[in-house]
Amino acid sequence: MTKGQPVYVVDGARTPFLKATSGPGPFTPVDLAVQCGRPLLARQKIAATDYDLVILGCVNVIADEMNPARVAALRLGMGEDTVAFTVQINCGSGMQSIDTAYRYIRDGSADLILAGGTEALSHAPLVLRQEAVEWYAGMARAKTPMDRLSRLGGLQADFFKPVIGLERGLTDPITALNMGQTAEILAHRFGISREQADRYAMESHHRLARAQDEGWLDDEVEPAFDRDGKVYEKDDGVRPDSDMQSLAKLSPAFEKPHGKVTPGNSSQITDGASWVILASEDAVERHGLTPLAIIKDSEWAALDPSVMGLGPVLCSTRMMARNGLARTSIDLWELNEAFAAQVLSCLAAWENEDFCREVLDLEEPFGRIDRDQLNVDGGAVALGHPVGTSGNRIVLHLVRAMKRRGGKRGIATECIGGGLGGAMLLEAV
Ligand SMILES: CC(=O)SCCNC(=O)CCNC(=O)[C@H](O)C(C)(C)COP(=O)(O)OP(=O)(O)OC[C@H]1O[C@@H](n2cnc3c(N)ncnc32)[C@H](O)[C@@H]1OP(=O)(O)O
Repeated sequence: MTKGQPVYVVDGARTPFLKATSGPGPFTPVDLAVQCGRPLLARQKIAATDYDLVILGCVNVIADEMNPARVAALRLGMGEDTVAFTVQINCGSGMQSIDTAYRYIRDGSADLILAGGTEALSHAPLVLRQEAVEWYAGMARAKTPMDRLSRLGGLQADFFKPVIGLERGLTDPITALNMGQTAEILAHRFGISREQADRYAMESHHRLARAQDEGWLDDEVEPAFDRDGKVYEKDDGVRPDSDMQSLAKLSPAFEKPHGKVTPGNSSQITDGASWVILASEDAVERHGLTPLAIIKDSEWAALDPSVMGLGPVLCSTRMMARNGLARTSIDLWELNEAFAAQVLSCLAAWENEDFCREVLDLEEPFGRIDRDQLNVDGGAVALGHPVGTSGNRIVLHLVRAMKRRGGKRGIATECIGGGLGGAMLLEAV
């Protein structure tokens, strides 16, 4: 292991993203990670036990799978002596795993790392009111039947009514705004109309449908098989026939009656996992690997949680300045679609003279990002947003899209609940 080596993305795979409906889906977070990890590892020249480290992002860890990275690594046959740890930075978790791996390799502490993200939002925990938790704990502590009987009197009917933890998880703990409300704030601030948000959403569906039809996701998506042998092959949230008329009929989801953010122009709540394999120059030579891209840099930014959706603007601009790159030097962008209005607000912020001067410290507006270079094969509005996974998926997809389209340089970037943003700069090799 040598310090300062280039860090390559050599391969990657993900599961189809599956809409989280009313009950737990067929796969837990670790199941998902194993479903796409197994075929990915099987197609490598490297033995599963040759990896130095496994890092996995996951927001909603379930009780039976504490440290899902380690559970997944063992289930993937990566050997008992392979260190594996889980990272959590909300929607940035899947990118955080890549960033941590990148730094390990660059610092000469590892040569070969499996870095992923996984999320089963359909398995999000059920949460009880604090009084209910105390009552159940008291009952569990009761030593005698009399003690138990006396505590029974404190039972209230709504103790049996849990809240789905996801609702809490998608609400900012400092501002008490849910993620959709933060998108509404941005839509208001940057004057994003309902029609613009819906049009963006419709395009996201059409782009994903085209990518599926053309087979552009075939290298990226591995089918998943549940215990009954049912096969899941495609992202199932896509609506190829999405149109402006049906989108316009949907009611606002977060700010009634005048809000712009609806179920149609929000990211969908889904389950899914994604991995990428990162290798040092030495590992590439030793194992005869073919790199897809090189990671050039990464950046994180922090901002007011109530406008967290602007995170990509802050971190990407700073990262580009550090690398002496103008907007025109970037061929492709993957900007995670938390909400259509949030993506459009980022684009508007980059074009806004005051915002660029006051917030980004730029003398001139950053300028317009061409829609033909942004989320070219759709995004989370159409395929869903398993929060701990998406940051990984956008890096994986960016690398594949650059390969297909011949772009040299790309940025994957995302907003992160709690007031953060993450970005990664990649170059095709
Ligand atoms: C940092 C970050 O990344 S923050 C982002 C984190 N993620 C989030 O916050 C998740 C955001 N999304 C959500 O919370 C949810 O998707 C919601 C609340 C917006 C919508 O949830 P649901 O109501 O369960 O959505 P659902 O998929 O059932 O759609 C509701 C209706 O809209 C319809 N619909 C959805 N999309 C479309 C579309 N493109 N075209 C036409 N109709 C549509 C559905 O058919 C459904 O209709 P029905 O009620 O007649 O069956």
